[in-house]
Amino acid sequence: MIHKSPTRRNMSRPYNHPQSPALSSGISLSFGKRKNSVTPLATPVSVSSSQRSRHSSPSRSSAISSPTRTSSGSSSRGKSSDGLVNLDSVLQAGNTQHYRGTISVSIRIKPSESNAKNPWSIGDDDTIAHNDLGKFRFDNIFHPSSNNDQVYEEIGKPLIDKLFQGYNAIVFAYGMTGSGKTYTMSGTPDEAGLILLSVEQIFAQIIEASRENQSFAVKVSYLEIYNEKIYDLLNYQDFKPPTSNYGSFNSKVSQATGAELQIRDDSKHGVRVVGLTEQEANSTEDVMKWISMGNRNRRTGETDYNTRSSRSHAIVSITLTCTNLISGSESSSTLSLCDLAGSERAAGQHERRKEGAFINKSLLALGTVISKLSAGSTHTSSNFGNSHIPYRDSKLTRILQPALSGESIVTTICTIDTRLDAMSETVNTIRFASRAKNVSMTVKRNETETNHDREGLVNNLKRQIDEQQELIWELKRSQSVSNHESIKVVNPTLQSLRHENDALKDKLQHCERLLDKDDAAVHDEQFVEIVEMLPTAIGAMLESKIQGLESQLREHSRYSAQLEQRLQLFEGHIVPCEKSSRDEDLQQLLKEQEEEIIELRKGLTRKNKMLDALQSAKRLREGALRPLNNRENRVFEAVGIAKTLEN
Ligand SMILES: Nc1ncnc2c1ncn2[C@@H]1O[C@H](COP(=O)(O)OP(=O)(O)OP(=O)(O)O)[C@@H](O)[C@H]1O
Repeated sequence: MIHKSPTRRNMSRPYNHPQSPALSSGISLSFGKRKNSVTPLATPVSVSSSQRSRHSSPSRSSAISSPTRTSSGSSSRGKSSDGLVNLDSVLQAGNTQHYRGTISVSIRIKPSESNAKNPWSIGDDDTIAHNDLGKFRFDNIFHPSSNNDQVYEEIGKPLIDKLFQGYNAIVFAYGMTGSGKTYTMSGTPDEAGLILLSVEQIFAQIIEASRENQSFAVKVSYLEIYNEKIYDLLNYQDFKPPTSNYGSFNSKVSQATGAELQIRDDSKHGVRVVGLTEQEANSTEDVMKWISMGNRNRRTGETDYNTRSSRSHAIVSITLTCTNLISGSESSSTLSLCDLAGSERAAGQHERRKEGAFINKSLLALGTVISKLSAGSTHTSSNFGNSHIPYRDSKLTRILQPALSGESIVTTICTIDTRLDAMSETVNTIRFASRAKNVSMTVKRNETETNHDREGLVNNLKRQIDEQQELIWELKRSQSVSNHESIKVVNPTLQSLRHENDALKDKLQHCERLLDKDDAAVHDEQFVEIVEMLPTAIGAMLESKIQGLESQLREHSRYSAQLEQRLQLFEGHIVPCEKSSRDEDLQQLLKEQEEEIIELRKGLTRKNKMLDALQSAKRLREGALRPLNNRENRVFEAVGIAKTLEN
């Protein structure tokens, strides 16, 4: 959010260029835009009082939306019989969400020391005429003595108003090398340019609007197109934050490499440069520090016409986001300020020649796009509007595509140098300007995002999160099931080991139970009878033995039943891929079962022996009914039998 800070209007000091006192532009007519009285010219022509007063007032508001301007100049717009190229400069901004009009085009003439007569003349009504080419009318013609403040008042300030209404706006400076584009956009240490004046105005209006329950955020980005590559001027590897204030205008040629950026075109966001750094700024000073840093990274070099020529197209973008503190609604709009590289004839130096080729190619592409748009705007045939606009021919036209397609209010300032040796370039610039003036546009205001929209958005996002969580849960579940399945199917060894382990556990329990004393009562009646007849110690011993044997028998049969049951289960559930390992398991189980059966058989044999012994004991009982000494002998016999059994 913005801190309210005082603006720096005092930065825009009047610039006293060396030519001013005895200015001689070589242009042979009156000047439409001037701050002071008319400068004597080679062929002086008087300036109408209305013209003079209009242009001498720096506080005059927007020429674009002013109704007085509409009435003063728009009634006869159209191609006139006197050969005047008729350019409709009236942009209608009603209460609707659309802004309709043509590209706003201004011409700025660079001061010249030359006294040589040239074919250009400036007339009333914002016209410039050429001896052979005729007259051209634009939105503004800035006299060589005009300063940046005047240029800003005419073309910059109205755009700031539109920016605050939610419209995007773009200003680009176009013209041959050395004609004054950077001078106009960036100014000099002594005279603020359009960029600084616009930023100051933005922060001044923020302070005004902040009293109306609105809060603002400002972000700045800065890119250059050099040799058909896009670089982020605020993201350089040898990044050094600027130390001085605004003054570091093109202070040195940077050798560093900035982050190269790409253009993307998608249905949601349209054409945009991806990955461009956006820096937050809370004051004019903040913005200008970032721009100053970008300027240090921007590529400059010497050309025949300019000792410090910009070798790249540079675009500063200032994005303003306004939040209504009561309704919570939010809207964003962007002001882009472009200083294009200058067109030029072939330079001597190889590097300059190469850069010049790229610059000229991209400017040619821009000219073609403007020409096609202009033809599309003036042509009556409805099919013409569908003609192909070659935005893809250069990075510059690609970047300007959204603006030229109706996303921004477009303003261009074409700088010209009326020197005779710059004649062909100046003619080209005027041609470009007059085509641009023909391009009509319908610009849509950026939509405000309301609280209602935001609530809807939040709800939507919540719903999406819920759905995604559900999906994650489902995926986790199916993953765990498939893991389980894969363990079962893919790893039969593990499965068979588990079964083996279970079997061993059972076996262990079985052995433990066998070790435990089984107190179950003996139910064999004969045996009970015998035991009752025997002396207590011998009877108890025999009884215990029999109990042990019976318990063993029960355990064995239970175990064998368990094994049989498991065998049946295995047979029912074995999957083909497990079969081989199961076979091994079964073999093992069968082996164990056989061993158990052998053990059981042994137990049975022992039981039979026991029964035999008991039979003998029965016989002893009968003997016991005989005389005592015989009876004692029989008891000893029975003890002997029991001992045998025990062994
Ligand atoms: N309106 C003007 N008043 C005074 N001096 C000017 C004006 N326009 C340009 N100049 C001077 O002319 C020289 C070249 O201007 P500038 O660098 O702005 O040209 P340019 O169009 O940006 O050139 P390039 O395309 O090569 O970068 C500078 O020294 C600048 O101060």
